[in-house]
Amino acid sequence: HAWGYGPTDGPDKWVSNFPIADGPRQSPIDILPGGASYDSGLKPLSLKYDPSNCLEILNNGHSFQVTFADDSDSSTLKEGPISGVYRLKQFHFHWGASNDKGSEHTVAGTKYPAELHLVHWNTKYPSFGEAASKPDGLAVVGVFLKIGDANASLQKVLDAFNDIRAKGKQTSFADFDPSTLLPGCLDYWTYDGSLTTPPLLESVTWIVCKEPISVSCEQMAKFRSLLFSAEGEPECCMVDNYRPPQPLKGRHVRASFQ
Ligand SMILES: NS(=O)(=O)c1nc2c(F)c(F)c(F)c(F)c2s1
Ligand SMILES: [Zn+2]
Repeated sequence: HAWGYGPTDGPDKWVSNFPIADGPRQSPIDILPGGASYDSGLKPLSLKYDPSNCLEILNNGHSFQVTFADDSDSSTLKEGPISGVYRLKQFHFHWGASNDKGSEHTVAGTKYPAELHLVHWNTKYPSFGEAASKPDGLAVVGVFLKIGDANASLQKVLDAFNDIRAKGKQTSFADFDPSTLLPGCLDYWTYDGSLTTPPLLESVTWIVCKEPISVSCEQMAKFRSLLFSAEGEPECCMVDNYRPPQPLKGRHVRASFQ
């Protein structure tokens, strides 16, 4: 099931191999702040990450991801809208060919140049793979990136790009604390959704931070230097690897803030 983001294999074509693409709880969505209801029962997010769990960085042909050891509860997400303990598995990004697009979620139609996803799985299940098929299996924290000052923490990730330029390349990446990529304020919107790439499984509690983090123009150019293509294939720049917003289909978005 080869899928991508191009005219012949992109988001509009995914439904033919992944019919859930037209399902009732697909992601991303356009978040309308006026349409979200403040829920005083929502707790603050409790994110605790151990940098020593950081293993490697890889170009998977759709994005790049930083993978974490998830064999213990040392890098976890708790509280917020979820119950129980969710372990960090990986983080990755989505971005555009230009600064006017790139995020998957949008806010009242506003697109950000990129979006960070921190992917966690519910430890009531034995593994990520098991959790990914359960309605409460995954929790993904989304953080918008907006053009501004260079982001020193992000730069550490970008400095590893020379080793992972092509699809399938990976390299060791150690001692990185993903909490340094979080905004100062952890106010969030939350709703029930899905993976935003095939297999599009409807197993994600989405937690989208209201406050963006900064990224410089030069850093965005570095994102765009990665390739969708493997070594030896015609070079294809990794850009516009985002799925557009999907129908809300009656879902409610809750806000942790007033
Ligand atoms: N963009 S996303 O919704 O955060 C997201 N999608 C996927 C996905 F499709 C996978 F197959 C997978 F193994 C993941 F870990 C994620 S994480
Ligand atoms: Zn993602």
